[in-house]
Amino acid sequence: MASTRSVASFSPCTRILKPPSSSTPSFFSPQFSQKFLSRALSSKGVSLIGVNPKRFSPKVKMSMAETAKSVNKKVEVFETDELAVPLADYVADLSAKFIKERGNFTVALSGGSLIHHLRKLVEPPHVDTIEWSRWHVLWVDERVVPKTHEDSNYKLAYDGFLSKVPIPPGNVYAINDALSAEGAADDYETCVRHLVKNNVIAVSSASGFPKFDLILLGMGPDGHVASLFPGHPLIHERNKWVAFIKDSPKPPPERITFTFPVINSSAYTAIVSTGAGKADAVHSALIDSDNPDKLPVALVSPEVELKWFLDKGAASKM
Ligand SMILES: O=C(O)[C@H](O)[C@@H](O)[C@H](O)[C@H](O)COP(=O)(O)O
Repeated sequence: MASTRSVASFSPCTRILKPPSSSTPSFFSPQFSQKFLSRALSSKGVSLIGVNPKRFSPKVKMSMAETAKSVNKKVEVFETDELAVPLADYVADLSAKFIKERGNFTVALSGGSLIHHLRKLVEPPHVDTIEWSRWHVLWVDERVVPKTHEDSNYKLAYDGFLSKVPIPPGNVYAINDALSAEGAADDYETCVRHLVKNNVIAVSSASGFPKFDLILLGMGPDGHVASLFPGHPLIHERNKWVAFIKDSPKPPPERITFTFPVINSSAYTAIVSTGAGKADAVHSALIDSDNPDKLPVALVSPEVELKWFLDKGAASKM
């Protein structure tokens, strides 16, 4: 394994702390029908890959072209309990690819159930084979609470993932939880700018915004991603890299979030969503996304590939 790149000298981001342990989310797995998938696929000109429509496989793969931007969009549906394995494989493959190409791997995490779905990364074979020393971890969004608070996305990720893998503490960029929402957003943007300046995070030649190797998103039942909520003016932010919100409809109200220009400059993005409570938003995003203002997830458009990891419940209305 290669030596660790030290960023301690230039990163203004808060150093890693060890919060107490937290609990993990729970899940459910309602019924799913191949019929719905087929209907969705035909209505959007999407084709099933390697699947006999008469014999439904829980691991259905489909892909579709996006018109506005040539993003490779893929959707895979799994049994709820099985999704973590292909997700870990996906992350590990991208880690190897970017470490080979660029020497490091920049990942931005969301909160919520995503961290539970990443659980296979901390088990063999991935825990032993990934070059963790080359990882740089940031947050797509964070709640403005102390890092020891149960609502902290940092704490969630630390307890469930980061404390179990040998990523150098200096490569984990938490928000400064001593600041106000405004201050934390500015501080975090400064952190990202330093990482760009020092070639840790790449820059999109298309947009000029930071280009993460991989952004991992969850999605709310209302179609929000990061802390970008339906109908909120922050959806239209075009200049800031990191913004603050004080009226989040999902508690807690004060958060910071990457803006869409940053989210959409990512090379690869995975949206991980499970449960029937997400089915309407998934249907709208993939089948009927005429009003993306009301459905932020429909605006997600990375530069190389958008991959949806769904369970049968989340895919049940397609
Ligand atoms: O901090 C947050 O609240 C998250 O970043 C948020 O965007 C989350 O990813 C979605 O709400 C999905 O959460 P679930 O997967 O738990 O439904």
